Amino acid sequence: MQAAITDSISAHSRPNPSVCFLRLSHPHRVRIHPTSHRRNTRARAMAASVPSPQQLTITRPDDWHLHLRDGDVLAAVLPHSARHFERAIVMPNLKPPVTTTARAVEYREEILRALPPGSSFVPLMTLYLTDNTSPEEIKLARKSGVVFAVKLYPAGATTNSQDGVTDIMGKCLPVLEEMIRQEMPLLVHGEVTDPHVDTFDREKVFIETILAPLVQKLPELKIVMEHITTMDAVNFVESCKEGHVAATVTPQHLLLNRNALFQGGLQPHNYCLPVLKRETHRQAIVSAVTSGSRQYFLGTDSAPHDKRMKECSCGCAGIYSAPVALSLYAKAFEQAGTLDKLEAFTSFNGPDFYGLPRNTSKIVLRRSAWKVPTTYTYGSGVIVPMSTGNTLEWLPSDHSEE
Ligand SMILES: NC(=O)N[C@@H](CC(=O)O)C(=O)O
Repeated sequence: MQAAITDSISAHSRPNPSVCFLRLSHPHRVRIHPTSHRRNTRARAMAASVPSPQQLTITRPDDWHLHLRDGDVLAAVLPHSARHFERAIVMPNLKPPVTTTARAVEYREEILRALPPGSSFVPLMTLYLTDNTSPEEIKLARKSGVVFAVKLYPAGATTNSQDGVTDIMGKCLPVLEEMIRQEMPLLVHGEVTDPHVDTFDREKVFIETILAPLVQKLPELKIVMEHITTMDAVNFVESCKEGHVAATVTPQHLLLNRNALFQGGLQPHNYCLPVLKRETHRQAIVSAVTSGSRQYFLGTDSAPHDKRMKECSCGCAGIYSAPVALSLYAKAFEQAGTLDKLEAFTSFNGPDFYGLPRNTSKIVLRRSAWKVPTTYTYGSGVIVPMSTGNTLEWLPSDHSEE
């Protein structure tokens, strides 16, 4: 079966943007149109007729949306990401937020110092957009060579977003125009903050009232809609030009629907923002991501919070997925019968969108049951991971293979 997987990998290198081919170990070729929602049916049927692989060898993945925090939490969580991922887009929502290139450079140094010896992990830094960010700061960011994107948090939308943007069109236009000139992508937390808008509709309303007008006004701006959760986001991304608008997808939004928040009682460790949505939305995201479309790539949104901050009367939003993410993505693609599409999602579409080289080393995932620890300890507390205490099927190796 290894041959089949290797075969499908070679079929993925530099895919044609409009049409992709699924190549299995036998000589069939299936033509799949990325935008069709019926696109996976035949591919799934064919994949189902092929015995399940025991091992997958894929190009080492990157994580295009990661919260590493700082201090002793950083020291505890960084090895989990560095073990499986070569690079990561590091979110800037620290306290205080990373709003300047100078601070991003310092934060990067802090991350590099916290890496396990011998690790080749590369943090790709981001700036936190505020109403006061200047076009000059964007030039500095590009010049630094270590800042790769700017993050839009609508003020009040999520963890440490209080310094975020209050009016993107009114306050940030000159900055966005400079970002186009510097080819610096805008990473978007796509939720409105109006308390009158139902929590489950905040992504949809954001698309209608903010994102669509923004894309209309600045079609050349590269945008990543982060951690998409709805069919509306899928439809929006697919209505946009490939190479200009893309989306990251988390393991939780591929595997869980909103029932997971209430299963047998309130489940704070399944609470993140944007919040999990109903099953039809989950299915739309799975279908989009496993279609072979190049507009979607891996972004865990792994967001560690101390257990005490999750299990309390006003619990924090964020799911800690770094140690389990790769196993969970493999599970989602296997459930969809599209394991052959996993590598493009984990390892090709992200760097292609950012204009960065694809990684050259490989990682092996073995079909070998492993039990997720219930907690991870750090200096002053513990962090509960996604799938805490569960047994997962795909075990990624801790080292790369050349
Ligand atoms: N996803 C989350 O629920 N939380 C993130 C912030 C974010 O990306 O929204 C965090 O920093 O904790």
